[in-house]
Amino acid sequence: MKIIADENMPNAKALFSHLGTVELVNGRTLTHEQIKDADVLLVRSVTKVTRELIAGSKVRFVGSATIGVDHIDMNYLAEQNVAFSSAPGCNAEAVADYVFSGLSYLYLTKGVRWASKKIGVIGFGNVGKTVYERFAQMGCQVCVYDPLKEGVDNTVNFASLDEVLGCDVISLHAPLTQSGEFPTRGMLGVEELKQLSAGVAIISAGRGGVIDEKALMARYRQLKGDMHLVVDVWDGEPNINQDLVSIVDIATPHIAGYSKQGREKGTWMVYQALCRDLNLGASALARKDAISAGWLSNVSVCAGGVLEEVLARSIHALYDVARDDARLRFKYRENKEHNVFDWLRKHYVERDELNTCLINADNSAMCKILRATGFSVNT
Ligand SMILES: NC(=O)c1ccc[n+]([C@@H]2O[C@H](COP(=O)([O-])OP(=O)(O)OC[C@H]3O[C@@H](n4cnc5c(N)ncnc54)[C@H](O)[C@@H]3O)[C@@H](O)[C@H]2O)c1
Ligand SMILES: O=C(O)[C@H](O)[C@H](O)COP(=O)(O)O
Repeated sequence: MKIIADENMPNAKALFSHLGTVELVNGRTLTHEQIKDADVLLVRSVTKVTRELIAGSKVRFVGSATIGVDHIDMNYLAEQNVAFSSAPGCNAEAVADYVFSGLSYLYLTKGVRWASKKIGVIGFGNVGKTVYERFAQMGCQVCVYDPLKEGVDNTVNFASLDEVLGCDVISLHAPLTQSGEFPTRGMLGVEELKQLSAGVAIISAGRGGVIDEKALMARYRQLKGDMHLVVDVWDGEPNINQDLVSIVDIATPHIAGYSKQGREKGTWMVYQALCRDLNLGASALARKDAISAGWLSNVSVCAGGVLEEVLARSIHALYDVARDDARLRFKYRENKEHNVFDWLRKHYVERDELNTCLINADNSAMCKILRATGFSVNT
């Protein structure tokens, strides 16, 4: 069996080699010619899996080691009886870590107090739910807009889009969709962005294209820059709008989900799915070997003082989003010709998820908050 896999899938050779020959490729530039005699195609979000790519090939299974599936023509695969699996939830914890690292950055650099403010989440899937629950368990006032999930759980504070847009912090986790009852492409356009209040903090880590970037920049100018922006996803990646980069507080190259464990879980989930599809027991690495432990463990925190500061110090010990922003700005200044965006993603400096770090805190209230934030906490 021939397996073509994106070179940015960690552990691909280690996991899949016992099933066939594994060839690693650049997913962004993949062509029909390269995959036509493959049986299995393993991709990430940069490969558009379309009729043009697949038609006339031997491919019978496509796996995407990602949460998002907007790069896959699902209807075509179903029509052709090509099996498909993605990796739902694989990097939900990583994205939630990114959100809290971004907020911590805004507190440390601009004094943005978020914990006692109104927080709105858009999208209540694996990521949005994780983010929502972290805020809720911290005791924050949080609501969520998800028209497709409303009513699924009456303990959740579902709200209208207008209500969420009036919040002080807005965290965006909707997928990119073009059709259906609630398509998301451009869902935050001129009219919606008018509802943003001065001083709002927006974290955009779903998909580029959900916010209309032109409208966002116009609203930023109207509010005279009194807006805090943490942006991980961009319309037209890998060619991102440098004017937008220049006004945002944090600009990162679509790496919110790039924890070491999140990326490893993505490969692992697709591997499991392929083994199921082939009616084979998984026989390569065990899960504990395929997904890394963290680097920091058993850390003691003597916490007191402003909540945002305690959290910022704890979170940034594992992941400070400013390092990814600094790297992006530096690389774009240094090198304008190459595909800087993909280079940064390919050479990402790995980070561990907060849950890999076991914390000992000196009081039970702090234990509760740190657990809510995503850390493992000794009780
Ligand atoms: N930046 C990153 O690195 C990164 C990492 C992981 C996921 N993502 C993106 O985040 C998205 C969400 O991830 P997930 O795991 O929660 O996906 P999911 O499929 O579990 O959930 C998506 C949720 O969005 C809701 N939704 C759909 N249309 C909506 C609309 N118009 N308004 C509000 N909500 C709507 C759905 O009902 C669903 O509950 C993914 O589709 C992916 O594109 C980005
Ligand atoms: O959808 C996802 O899971 C994320 O956006 C994912 O982290 C994107 O990473 P890529 O597949 O582009 O490497």
